[in-house]
Amino acid sequence: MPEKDPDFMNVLAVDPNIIVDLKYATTDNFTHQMIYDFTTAVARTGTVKKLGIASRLLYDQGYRLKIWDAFRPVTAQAKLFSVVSDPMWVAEPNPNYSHQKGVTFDLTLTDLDGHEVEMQSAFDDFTGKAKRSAPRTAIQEANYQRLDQAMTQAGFMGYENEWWDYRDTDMDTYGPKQTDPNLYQL
Ligand SMILES: C[C@@H](N)C(=O)N[C@H](C)C(=O)O
Repeated sequence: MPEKDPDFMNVLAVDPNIIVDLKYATTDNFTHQMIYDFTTAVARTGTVKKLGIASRLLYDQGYRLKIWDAFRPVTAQAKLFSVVSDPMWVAEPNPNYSHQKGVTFDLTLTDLDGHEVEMQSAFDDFTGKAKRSAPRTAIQEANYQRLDQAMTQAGFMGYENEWWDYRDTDMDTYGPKQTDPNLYQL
């Protein structure tokens, strides 16, 4: 049995109010294939601690975070990239980048009952509607700003082309590392 690497952590260990719904563990994603064999969301330990800060900020305002993707093995990235080979929407396989080293989350906001709030587009809508510069209705704008402010305050930066993609501002201090998220089940 391989050992758990303490450089990674389950997001539910910092805050059980976080909702985990990993889309690439299901066929409900843009590839219509199951991309990986785990349902546990893990990331680098420092990145998970930052997520906990954002989660608590949002919970105090009556909202929860829902995680659609966290650490994503390079093998999974290669599967995604083989379906959409455009680095604007899907990064090239690279163990030193973003999800693939565990410093990025794809996420959205829900109310306290777990119902998703309205955002400007669906997850992985690879059109201009996904961009942070896209027009938003007043409700979408309020939801976007609430999420963005909490994530920024906690130490993340949003990827300009995908409103759901938040990266640890310390991401460049992390080197490449892979793990098996199944080891981190609570
Ligand atoms: C595939 C999409 N959810 C995503 O994560 N895109 C960024 C660019 C990535 O692949 O890192």
